[in-house]
Amino acid sequence: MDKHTRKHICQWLLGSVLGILFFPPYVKIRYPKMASINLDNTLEDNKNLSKDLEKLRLGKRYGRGQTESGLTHECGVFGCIAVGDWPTSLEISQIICWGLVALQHRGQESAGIVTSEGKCVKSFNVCKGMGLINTIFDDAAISRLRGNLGIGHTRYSTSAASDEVNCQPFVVHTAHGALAVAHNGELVNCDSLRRMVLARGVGLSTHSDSELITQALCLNPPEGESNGPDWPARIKHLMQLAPLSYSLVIMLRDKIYAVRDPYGNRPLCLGKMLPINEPLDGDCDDSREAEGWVVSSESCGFLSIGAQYVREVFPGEIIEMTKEGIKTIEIVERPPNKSQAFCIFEYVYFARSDSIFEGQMVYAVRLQCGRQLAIEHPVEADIVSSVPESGTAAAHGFSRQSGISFAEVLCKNRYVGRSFIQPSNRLRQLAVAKKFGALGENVRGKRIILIDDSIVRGNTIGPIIKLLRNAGAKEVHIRIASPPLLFPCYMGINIPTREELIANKLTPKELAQHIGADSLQYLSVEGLIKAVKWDIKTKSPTKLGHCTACLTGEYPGGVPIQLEW
Ligand SMILES: O=P(O)(O)OC[C@H]1O[C@H](OP(=O)(O)OP(=O)(O)O)[C@H](O)[C@@H]1O
Ligand SMILES: NC(=O)CC[C@H](N)C(=O)O
Ligand code: SF4
Ligand SMILES: [Mg+2]
Repeated sequence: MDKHTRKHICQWLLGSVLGILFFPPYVKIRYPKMASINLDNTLEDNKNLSKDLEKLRLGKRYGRGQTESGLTHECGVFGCIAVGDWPTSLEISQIICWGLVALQHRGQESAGIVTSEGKCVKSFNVCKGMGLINTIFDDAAISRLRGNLGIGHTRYSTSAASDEVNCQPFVVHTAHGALAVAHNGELVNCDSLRRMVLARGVGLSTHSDSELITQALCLNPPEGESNGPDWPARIKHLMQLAPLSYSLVIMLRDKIYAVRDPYGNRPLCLGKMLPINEPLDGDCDDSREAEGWVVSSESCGFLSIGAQYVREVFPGEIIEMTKEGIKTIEIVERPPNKSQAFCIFEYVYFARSDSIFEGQMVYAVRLQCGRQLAIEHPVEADIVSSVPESGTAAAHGFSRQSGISFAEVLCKNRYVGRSFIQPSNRLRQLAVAKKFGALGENVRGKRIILIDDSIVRGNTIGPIIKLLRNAGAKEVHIRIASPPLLFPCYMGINIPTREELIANKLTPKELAQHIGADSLQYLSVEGLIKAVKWDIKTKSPTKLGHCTACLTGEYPGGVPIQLEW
């Protein structure tokens, strides 16, 4: 164990003991410590620290779900408020429900909607359950969810089990009325914040970091409150206690706060509800009166609910949404010398390709990743093809850049879900294989370049190559439109264990052999960043910053000491 690790672990143990003994409720809460990886550390130092933490098994991520393939766990949040004299004709619960359907790819374990009529501080209308949006919210549920404002959530669990008690939004009753919170992300300092909140005499009913956020919002801000609750001050206090990662929608009786962590790690954007029949394209025009406002993890559902895309919520921004409209309350700064850290994997895999981040459509970035991949790793072949769904845009990019025509070679069975557990490796591989069928005529006798967006455990690509070979493929060259995944994510994505990540075990050449490919190459980290920045129009490139921790081991806020991998 190196000296940094020893020092941080001693600090942590000492802190815990002192915290328990000497943390009475009136003590001012200090900014939490993370095992601030020394900024001068080399990648090798970071890797070693990660291994040491793994051996120590500090903390625990309760009940994280297991999956067959790919990356999971991100969640979607959504909020909507009607503008003008309440009640208006805006169908709040239906809009939230459709908004959540558009975010279904971000979470498929459970979902919930909470609405408020704006009159009563005591009661919200709540409907939550396990499963997909359409099975939870039938017509009866939607009509019970009366309201002029509301928030919703669709969940992939990270910090607590996939269970009904952990469904979001969380609702608590405070001295100042009801409060509902929906959260996308994962608190990197969850355990220390949990200890602080418990030491203030608050009881928690789950292990969820989102419940913790909800309860932390109930704490009085350090400067006190003279004239009723100061919610912006409470939110700011929370943001100082917890640096990342979260995009939040927070609902009170008659307002919603939209909040993005100061690193901008998880996405969040604003939309304006316009009268039916008004055109929704083009730049947002201030002169057009809003019927309401929406806030969402992604913009992909806006057109289908009659909302015009306005802009992203800025990193650190607190936006207040009321019946009068929306306004920025504050932009909370990051610690000095820390850059913005928007999750680069939102571009690679998580987001729906028609969503807009940083002024550009995700599809366009994926296309560019494919172009860059063709520049970095060209190969002679008859056709370029893709592993559907997420690999397809990059395959078109590769095809355009290389001049080799695109042809589909695989059919994906849409009724086979993304994640389920099989007891043996053989069954696991068969389960993945049964997701796909080969389009024999396009495959027979062909030299194929097959593009996928990512390789995680390697469970998808191997069976697909076997399928293509059985259908008569002459050569199969694999090109991956992202770099190898090597490190864990502590910010809301469930990255498998080190041993499960295939890139930690095999070099590209060994992996090609292992899966039966003629060659295999990944996009470089520089290439991915170049593709992401290629067409960013809205901001100066100097202000941009992306988290690449799972690819590089460089964590935006330092490696959190409490987590295991
Ligand atoms: O190496 P593995 O662990 O097998 O995972 C990698 C695969 O998982 C994802 O696809 P998924 O089927 O989850 O979703 P998609 O339809 O969006 O591509 C990803 O796009 C890769 O195809
Ligand atoms: N994936 C997410 O964003 C999950 C949010 C939260 N950490 C939970 O487990 O419910
Ligand atoms: S570690 Fe990877 S998955 Fe996690 S936030 Fe960073 S880029 Fe995204
Ligand atoms: Mg895929």
